[in-house]
Amino acid sequence: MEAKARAPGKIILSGEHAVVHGFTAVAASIDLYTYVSIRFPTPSDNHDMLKLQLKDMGLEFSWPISKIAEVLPESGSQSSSVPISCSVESSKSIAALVEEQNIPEAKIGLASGVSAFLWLYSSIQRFKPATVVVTSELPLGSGLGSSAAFSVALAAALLACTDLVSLDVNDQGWLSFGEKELELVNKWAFEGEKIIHGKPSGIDNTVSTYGNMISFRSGNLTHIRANMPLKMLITNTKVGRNTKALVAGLAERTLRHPDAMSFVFSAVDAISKELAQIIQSPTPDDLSVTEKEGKIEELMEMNQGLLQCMGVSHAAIETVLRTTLKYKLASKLTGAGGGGCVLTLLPTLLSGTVVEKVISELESCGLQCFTAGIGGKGVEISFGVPS
Ligand SMILES: Nc1ncnc2c1ncn2[C@@H]1O[C@H](COP(=O)(O)OP(=O)(O)O)[C@@H](O)[C@H]1O
Ligand SMILES: C[C@@](O)(CCOP(=O)(O)O)CC(=O)O
Ligand SMILES: [Mg+2]
Repeated sequence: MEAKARAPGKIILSGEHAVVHGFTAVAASIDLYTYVSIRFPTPSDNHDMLKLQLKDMGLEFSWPISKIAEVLPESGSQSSSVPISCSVESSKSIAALVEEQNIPEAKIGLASGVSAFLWLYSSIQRFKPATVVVTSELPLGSGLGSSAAFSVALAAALLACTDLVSLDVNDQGWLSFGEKELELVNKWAFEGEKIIHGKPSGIDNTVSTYGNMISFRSGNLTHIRANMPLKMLITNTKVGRNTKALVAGLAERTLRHPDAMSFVFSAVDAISKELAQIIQSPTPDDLSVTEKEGKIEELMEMNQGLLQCMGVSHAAIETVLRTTLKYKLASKLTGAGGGGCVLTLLPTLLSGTVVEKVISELESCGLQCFTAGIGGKGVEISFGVPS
């Protein structure tokens, strides 16, 4: 038997970074997924290892399970129904387990993902040999929440193999978790995000777990029911960056200028609340879709200006903003910034020819454009026979 989970990436429509400081943000899932499958060896497989295959990267890591039990004794003594944070002691042991795998220098960013894997695996499945395979449709480190999708899919697949989750293993296709189970997946995924992000707000793992569109503030989510179509062009600047470093840099800026930054964050909070209200308000009784789109564009531009104040924009992001503005289209960075992806609203009445022109101009600058379905389902699980 094999358990396979898939968890979606996300876009942040407004409020990234401010959400880390306790202000409102609005996010939606996208239909690009990270998949995690788990298979426990049969007696004939005859292995006592924990193996992690990162298929897209062509990397495989493995540890004797006895070694994990020896250096992470804490994991064996806790209950998988109560998510706990990785202690300083355990994070040192995990760092040593990761270091001995000699991750190639060019892919060293994966070390935090592998660390999150070791913590979640040993805490939930303890010291059982297994092979875990990961694949992803999301670009890593680009603002589309690959770290959260990884943590959510991992937590879901691991929990699906415990008696804490009661799904019918004979059911075919993708299955949804119950409310209590989703809550547990989300809490464990948050522990994974903490290892990758340092100080996450929790918005990314929450939207990846629950899907759809949410407004999020101080750990609390409110579901948003969109009353209008929303189409975004996503442009990947392909400039690499790391969320943990960007969040830490902004925390320092906030310490240097607490009063100024609190106004910036409050302004973002107001933008997110207005955005949520526009998206949910009835159409056409209230405003026409075109009027709503005009307001959303203005809010996106304002949010982008405030992200510039936070110091998380980048020359490549500015190139996208300038290019799309030539076609009277509004854009903002999404996720941590510093490179990564930019969102451009594609209004419903925009002609296909203009979309083609803007994409071709962006791509001629070496950027990569795509669209994705917004607001689909959150994490799901399937059971099957391994191929
Ligand atoms: N499929 C994956 N396999 C292993 N690690 C992953 C995977 N997806 C994400 N990660 C981890 O998350 C990191 C990227 O997270 P982050 O900097 O938050 O960017 P984002 O979440 O926007 O993609 C990667 O460097 C890696 O450590
Ligand atoms: C910057 C932040 O608001 C979003 C980060 O998203 P991503 O990792 O860049 O996909 C951080 C967070 O909310 O934890
Ligand atoms: Mg992330």
